[in-house]
Amino acid sequence: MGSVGLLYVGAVLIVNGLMLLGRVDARAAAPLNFFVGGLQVITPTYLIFTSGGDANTILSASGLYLFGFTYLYVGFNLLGGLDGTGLGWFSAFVAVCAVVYAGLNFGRFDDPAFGVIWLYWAVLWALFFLVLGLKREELTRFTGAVAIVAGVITAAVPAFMLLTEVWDDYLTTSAIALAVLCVLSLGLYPRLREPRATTATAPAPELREGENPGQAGGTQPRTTEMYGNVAAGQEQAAGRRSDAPAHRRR
Ligand SMILES: NC(N)=O
Repeated sequence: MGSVGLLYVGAVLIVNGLMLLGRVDARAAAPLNFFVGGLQVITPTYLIFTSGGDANTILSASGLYLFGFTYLYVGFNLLGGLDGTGLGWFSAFVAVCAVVYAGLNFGRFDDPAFGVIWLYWAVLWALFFLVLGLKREELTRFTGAVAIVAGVITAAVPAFMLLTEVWDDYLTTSAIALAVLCVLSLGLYPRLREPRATTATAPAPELREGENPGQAGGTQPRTTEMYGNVAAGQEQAAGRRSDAPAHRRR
């Protein structure tokens, strides 16, 4: 049952990654976050209630709430115009827990491939913490790319392998292939990193009151808009006033 949810985790990570890259409108991504967030809360609840008290089943299912709550949190932030700081710090909690689950997969569950997957999720959620919790917006586009890679190689592909029952045949091969691909993906960092904002530089257009970032030119990190805040609302209001279609305003 968790494999079904994992497939749709692939979808939401890809869409959220595209949102971080400025390719998907922030509010348009909210519904999928609610769908998958809801699924990732209902699924572990069902698994735990039907586990018969089996400790490993409960332990495995417990980790799914980390992500269910993340996606619901994203959805509420996007639609409610909330500041992303709370989600950022929750992501730090998720990242630390993900390291623990990685260790459990390498050891207790004897599944090194999922150990690698959990480590990559720890990296991704640590990036969410940096971007949202610490406002390191220069990492936004890199985080988006890592989310897309995660959606494909740590969610959609493993989900299909689990659903077709071939996962257990390739545990070691998958672990090595995943580790190589995950490390290679981190090589996108120099290409996608934005110049870091300092106190000596002006804040990003999204952070300037009443300014439409479309007027500033260039590609800007979409963080504050993506996870909802007052500036995002201002940007969207400004965007609605523009005659240009949404995709042209980016
Ligand atoms: N399982 C995840 N990363 O949603």
